[in-house]
Amino acid sequence: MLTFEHQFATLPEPLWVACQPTPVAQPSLIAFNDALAVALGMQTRPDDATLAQWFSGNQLPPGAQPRALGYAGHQFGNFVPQLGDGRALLLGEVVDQQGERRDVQLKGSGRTPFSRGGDGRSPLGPVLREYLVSEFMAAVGVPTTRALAAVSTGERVVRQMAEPGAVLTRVASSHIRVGTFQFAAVRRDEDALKALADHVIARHYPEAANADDPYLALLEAVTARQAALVARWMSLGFIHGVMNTDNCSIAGETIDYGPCAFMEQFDPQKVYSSIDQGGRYAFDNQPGIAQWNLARFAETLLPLMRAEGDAVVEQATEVLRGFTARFGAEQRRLHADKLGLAPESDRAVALMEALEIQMHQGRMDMTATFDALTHYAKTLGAQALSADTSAHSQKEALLALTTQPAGLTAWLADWENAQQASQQSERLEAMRRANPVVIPRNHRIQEVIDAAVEGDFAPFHTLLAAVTQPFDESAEARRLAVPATESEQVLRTFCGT
Ligand SMILES: Nc1ncnc2c1ncn2[C@@H]1O[C@H](COP(=O)(O)OP(=O)(O)OP(=O)(O)O)[C@@H](O)[C@H]1O
Ligand SMILES: [Mg+2]
Repeated sequence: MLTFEHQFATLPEPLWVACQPTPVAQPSLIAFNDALAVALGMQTRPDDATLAQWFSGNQLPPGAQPRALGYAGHQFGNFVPQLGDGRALLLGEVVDQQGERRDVQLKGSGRTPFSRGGDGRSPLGPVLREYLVSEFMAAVGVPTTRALAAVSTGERVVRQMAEPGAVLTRVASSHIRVGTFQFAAVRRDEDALKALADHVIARHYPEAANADDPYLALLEAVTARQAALVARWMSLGFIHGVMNTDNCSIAGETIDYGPCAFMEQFDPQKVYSSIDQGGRYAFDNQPGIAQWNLARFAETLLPLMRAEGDAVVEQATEVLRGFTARFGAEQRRLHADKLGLAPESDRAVALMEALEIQMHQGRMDMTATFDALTHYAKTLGAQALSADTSAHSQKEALLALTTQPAGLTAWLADWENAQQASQQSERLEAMRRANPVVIPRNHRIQEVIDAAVEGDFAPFHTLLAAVTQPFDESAEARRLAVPATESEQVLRTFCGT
């Protein structure tokens, strides 16, 4: 059983509205995350039928009090004063076994007062995508919301065409977004704003309470988490696709996996989302967009901050400028790990820049490149001890990934030089952990969705097992690790809203 609490409900009401889920015709459990349930304190697992009732919203788990949360947001740069949970309901919070308060939320559970023109539902495809990608992120250690359950509804939802519907149960440190602050700020509701900020400080950033100006400290803390988060995304080739301020988590988790995708062939300007026509959320734009979102967050906090007039703007601007340095430091560390270099190595930045050029010009698959480089680094280590011929074949495997082997060969010589200085088993271990074998590739996700729409969930479970053991070297992992061929490539993603 989950023990629900409702701290968010102590906040003033414009920030939430009580609302019941709309029952669905025929709930059926697709997946349940047992390990996460245990971490949330669920000692015994109810049967599948009960779980399907609970996590479709047909019959809520005991103690749940469903609420839709209000939020506003800049969508592709345009401010919308009222968005809110139009298809999601917070069931309550659960204090997990680590003592962390976690939100449990249904997504796709029917209309709410924030639904505007929408049906409150979610197609099956986006539910499976979010389940797979968020659980992969958790497995590689990227801060993220989690997937607790997926339930099919037995109903159809109409998007481009009629598709099966589903409900995702999502677990988050909280669902508070930059847009939640904007929602209070645009109403000029300073009581709600202050209550929200104090709630966030107590819940996510307790150390900020002791600062001279807790709200400036809050801005600094959220800036640090976002910088670290986006650096992690970039290190994996992750493109969020819809970095609106309403999809920017105050707790610094990845939230809203709508049109997200992992880049295959490295290209800094890569865009997958069908709705991102101007490329606002292209791969390389992500740090700048995160900083822009934080500026919108800072604006909402100005009335709460201690200083006034120009002084407060200057202080906040200074904190926002700090994003660049924080992001850079995080990225340097991640790049050193990805390249198998010591964290303090001064060569990581230049080597990574040069490798990115190689990957781009040589049309190299990013994940496969770092996986092959990790193997090569391991055999080089072994070669130092014995006459190892496999280093040669690992190098060949790497060179097979590029259309420009001469350029990559030259780069490898530089890298080997830098690498030799820091050959240690823990370096190789960190390199492995920074470079997953398997990622949820677009074409694999699409394959899973296509099968699931036909009622076959076996490919979903196979892919889920692989992406949640992303450093595994099994034959199945190797099969799912292979980049898409030209004809398999999925170059457009849809958010299914
Ligand atoms: N089918 C729908 N019915 C009603 N509202 C919807 C629907 N799809 C999206 N919305 C609303 O549109 C806004 C933007 O949607 P967006 O795709 O960013 O969020 P989401 O995927 O629904 O949820 P989240 O950000 O919580 O993951 C949100 O306010 C969302 O609730
Ligand atoms: Mg969203």
